[in-house]
Amino acid sequence: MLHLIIAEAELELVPESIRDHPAVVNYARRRKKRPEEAILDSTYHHAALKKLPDGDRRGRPDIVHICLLNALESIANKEGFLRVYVHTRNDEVIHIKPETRLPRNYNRFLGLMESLFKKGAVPEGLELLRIEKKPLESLIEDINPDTVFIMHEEGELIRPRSFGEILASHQNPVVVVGGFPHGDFMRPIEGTKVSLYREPLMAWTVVSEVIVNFEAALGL
Ligand SMILES: C[S@@+](CC[C@H](N)C(=O)[O-])C[C@H]1O[C@@H](n2cnc3c(N)ncnc32)[C@H](O)[C@@H]1O
Repeated sequence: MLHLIIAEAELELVPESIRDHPAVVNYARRRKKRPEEAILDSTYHHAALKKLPDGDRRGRPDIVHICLLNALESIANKEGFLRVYVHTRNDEVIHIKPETRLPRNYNRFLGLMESLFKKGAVPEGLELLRIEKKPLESLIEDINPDTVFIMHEEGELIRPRSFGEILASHQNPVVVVGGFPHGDFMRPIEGTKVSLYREPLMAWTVVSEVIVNFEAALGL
């Protein structure tokens, strides 16, 4: 089983310090939400983000959306060889049941995330998605993997096909992919750093490369 963690993902509710910013207030009104119930999104909150520390990388739920669509619709997931988790910059972990079918539409995805942050688990009864306060180290400890790979542009260069074989040779590997648009992980993570290409890639490209090459090595 491959455990894929989208880590330090830029997914959060609008932080308190910018809740009265006009960009946030107008956006919340349009979406019929209170500002504190809305997911921060750099497309709409650009002006307000300038006032936040790390404002140039925050508010990117779109990265999580595309990564999750790629992972959950993959053959590896359909065949039961994949578990996907989202860890956020505020040390929350979202557990996602493999049978989850996420909304393709981005605005609907935002609505789902907003109700997840509000209720803790959605949809009621099925609880396909569940969020809890948990640092990345504790999530990895819970998974109890036989190895941890951190996808990193400065890691050891391994071709995607060979990396798929390495993953398939383990029982319970964890692969960590950064769910942010720029820069590096903010906190150290224990594991082997692996680069799949000599240049930076987008998180969703890394997710696809990892999964497809893992599938190939499994003979799926
Ligand atoms: C968009 S990148 C992060 C930003 C990147 N450091 C930059 O400044 O462009 C998102 C994540 O994709 C993964 N990633 C990016 N380039 C990679 C590469 N060449 N090989 C393996 N993983 C990579 C890393 O996990 C990274 O945290």
